[in-house]
Amino acid sequence: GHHWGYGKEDGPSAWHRQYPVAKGNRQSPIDIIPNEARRDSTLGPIFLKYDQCRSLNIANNGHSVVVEFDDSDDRSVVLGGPLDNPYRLKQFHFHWGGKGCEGSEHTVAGVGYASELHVVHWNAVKYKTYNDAAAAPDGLAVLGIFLELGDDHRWLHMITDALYMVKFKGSATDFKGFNPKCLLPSSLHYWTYLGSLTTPPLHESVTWIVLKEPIVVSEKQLGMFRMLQFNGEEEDQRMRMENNFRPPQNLKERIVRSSN
Ligand SMILES: C[C@@H](CNC(=O)c1ccc(S(N)(=O)=O)cc1)Cn1ccc2ccccc21
Ligand SMILES: [Zn+2]
Repeated sequence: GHHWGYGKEDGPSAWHRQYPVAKGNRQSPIDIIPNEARRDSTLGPIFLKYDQCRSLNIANNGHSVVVEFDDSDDRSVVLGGPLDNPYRLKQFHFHWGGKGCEGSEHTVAGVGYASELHVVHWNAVKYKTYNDAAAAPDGLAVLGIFLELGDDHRWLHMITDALYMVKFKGSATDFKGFNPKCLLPSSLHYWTYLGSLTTPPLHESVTWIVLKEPIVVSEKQLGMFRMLQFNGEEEDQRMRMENNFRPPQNLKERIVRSSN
């Protein structure tokens, strides 16, 4: 059917027609205002157990570039912080802007970053499948990591070198041996709040854990993401994949908590 996108006609302002939860009470992303976040001493550190992770493939799903992991057991999980149990690593993907424009989804005191990495985990303790978890209020835990422009990131080339293989929507290629630990900043201090998927179906199923410290990537590296296309190879309309971010949504009755 008529699919959602990031254009004028099918973009974030139109999603509510097919996905009415777009106007719900716990939508993401949001603008995080550090001075209004509640410092919560009961919030412990998060732990990322990724040493046994097994990346499988890298793919262009027509909205972003996604690296998927083997989630058939609890080999790689996020735990601690606001989470009641371990959440299993499923995939990570990015959101970015156009040349020189902002591209992150969350903003901090009204300021956006060039890009944002989302590391998606699901509650396999309570739910049988990822899709069940993705529709449940405590089903997903997504780690958000800001990317700011500066020097080359020493490991991001492992991803940008593979992008030419997944230029078009629907393309995928093997991508083994990649550990997302190499994309983390030095500090795991975070803000956390209850929110949603930032793309349709916009399920209100995400415990967001947004790291305060960005990682640094170069404009050249980020520019490589813009070689990707929203369209499939056979489609005659070529659309550069960029500005694939949803703007901040209403906080409604939520508070954002801050780790120490
Ligand atoms: C959960 C969707 C697939 N989407 C996601 O898994 C997902 C994960 C993370 C984010 S983000 N950007 O917030 O980190 C966004 C989407 C499948 N699916 C299941 C039912 C369904 C109905 C319509 C369309 C897709 C559907
Ligand atoms: Zn995302």
